[in-house]
Amino acid sequence: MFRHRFLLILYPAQGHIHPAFQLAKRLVSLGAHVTVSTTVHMHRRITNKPTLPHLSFLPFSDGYDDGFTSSDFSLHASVFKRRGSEFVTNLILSNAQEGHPFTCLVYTTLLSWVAEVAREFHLPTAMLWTQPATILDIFYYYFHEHGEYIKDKIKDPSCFIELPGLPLLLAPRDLPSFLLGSNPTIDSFIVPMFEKMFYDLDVETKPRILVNTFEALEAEALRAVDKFNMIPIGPLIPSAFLDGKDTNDTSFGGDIFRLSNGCSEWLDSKPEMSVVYVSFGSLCVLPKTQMEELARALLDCGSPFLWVIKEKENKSQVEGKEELSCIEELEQKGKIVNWCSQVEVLSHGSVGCFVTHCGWNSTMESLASGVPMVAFPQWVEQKTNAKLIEDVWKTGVRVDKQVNEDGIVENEEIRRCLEEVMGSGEKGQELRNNAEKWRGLAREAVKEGGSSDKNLRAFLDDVEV
Ligand SMILES: O=c1ccn([C@@H]2O[C@H](COP(=O)(O)OP(=O)(O)O[C@H]3O[C@H](CO)[C@@H](O)[C@H](O)[C@H]3O)[C@@H](O)[C@H]2O)c(=O)[nH]1
Repeated sequence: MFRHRFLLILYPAQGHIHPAFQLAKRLVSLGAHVTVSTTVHMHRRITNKPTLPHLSFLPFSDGYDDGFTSSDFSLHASVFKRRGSEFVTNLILSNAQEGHPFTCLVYTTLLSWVAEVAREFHLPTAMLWTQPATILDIFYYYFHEHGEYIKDKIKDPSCFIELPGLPLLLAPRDLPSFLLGSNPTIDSFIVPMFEKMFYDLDVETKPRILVNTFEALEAEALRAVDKFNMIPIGPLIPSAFLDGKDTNDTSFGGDIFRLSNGCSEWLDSKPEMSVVYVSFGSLCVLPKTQMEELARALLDCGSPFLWVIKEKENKSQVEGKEELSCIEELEQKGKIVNWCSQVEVLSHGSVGCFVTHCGWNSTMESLASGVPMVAFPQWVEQKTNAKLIEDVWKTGVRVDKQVNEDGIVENEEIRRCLEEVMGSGEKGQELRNNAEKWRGLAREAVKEGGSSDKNLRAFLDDVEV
């Protein structure tokens, strides 16, 4: 008989899958049974699911098992919610009838309908927030008493925004992209979804929010909004690359892209801290002109590089290595792969710098591996993450301060940042020292008796029925 039976419902995006799978594994290691559910389409795309006793997968149909191809995202959200609610309701009922009822429901961002269902059954819930606590605070302020203040400040790019409890002044360009209205098609659909999510959280008293961060990294932000019970339990990264407690836990086990071979062997052949690793995560597709500038900078900086360029998923996307004019030279001087085990790459001694889009998982993985960054943020909350990386944690330099009239960062600027991070000068040394400091603190947090370890155990006690 299990003390805890969790149902984890995941939004179908790589950025949610990796940390949620890691949370599932930790819960199992602490004696819980966990059922993980996401859409049939996403479930089928994941090629390497973790296999553990007491961890099971039960996908549900959102009505689009071959993928949602329309741009009517509101339609998808409403069908997803209706079908998802029916699935969760039926599963709760059938598990209870079979004598092994769920004791807690956990859901990732934008799925607050899970909490609505759980309330009907008087089941405890927690949201798993896959971005920094700082972002949760910013959104909270935006949808509550500081909305007008932020909207007013955004009008003047030279203004600074000060929010209670946050240890940094934000320029409009540091805010999550959805609040800036720069992409009306996406913003007009996403912003109301976030608003609804915060409205749903308001219904609860001190909702539990498990955050993929750790105490030392965001101590103030974790306490800024006293209406929330934010519980830092990160970094959610496979144990072999963090505390080393479970040497078999060497991958997230949730990849949706085909892994390329030969990365480790290639890295083994390079001197210590000599390689620049480049990746823009699972969603970003860079414009062709930006890819060309980045390619030139990598070639000119002289360091070997490992660059992840995802295969084109459809013809309308521009990323894809065959598009690059200097592809032959690139393949001679560096290695281009479709997808790699990023945690393995970042923990390899030959990697000296990570050129990253600052997705939160990549940021945490870089901090936990002690690799300094060239922060190259694109959208979502990445510009805020880049601000934190450069100004608060001081483990990287931000490349997007100088863009040309087309919004492109040019070769010279990218190269300047690469040289700063890879160089033997004072700045490079300071970044490496800070990166090493955060690596130590990240490991400290997850080891037995560390803050994240204690928090997860306390959470289990709290939701025990
Ligand atoms: O070759 C690769 C490249 C990436 N990864 C992994 O893919 C994940 C990428 O996650 P993240 O860095 O968060 O980027 P996105 O996939 O772009 O994630 C989306 O979701 C995140 C979590 O909500 C947000 O922080 C981002 O801004 C948003 O773009 C990480 O775990 C990486 O280890 C690999 O395993 N191999």
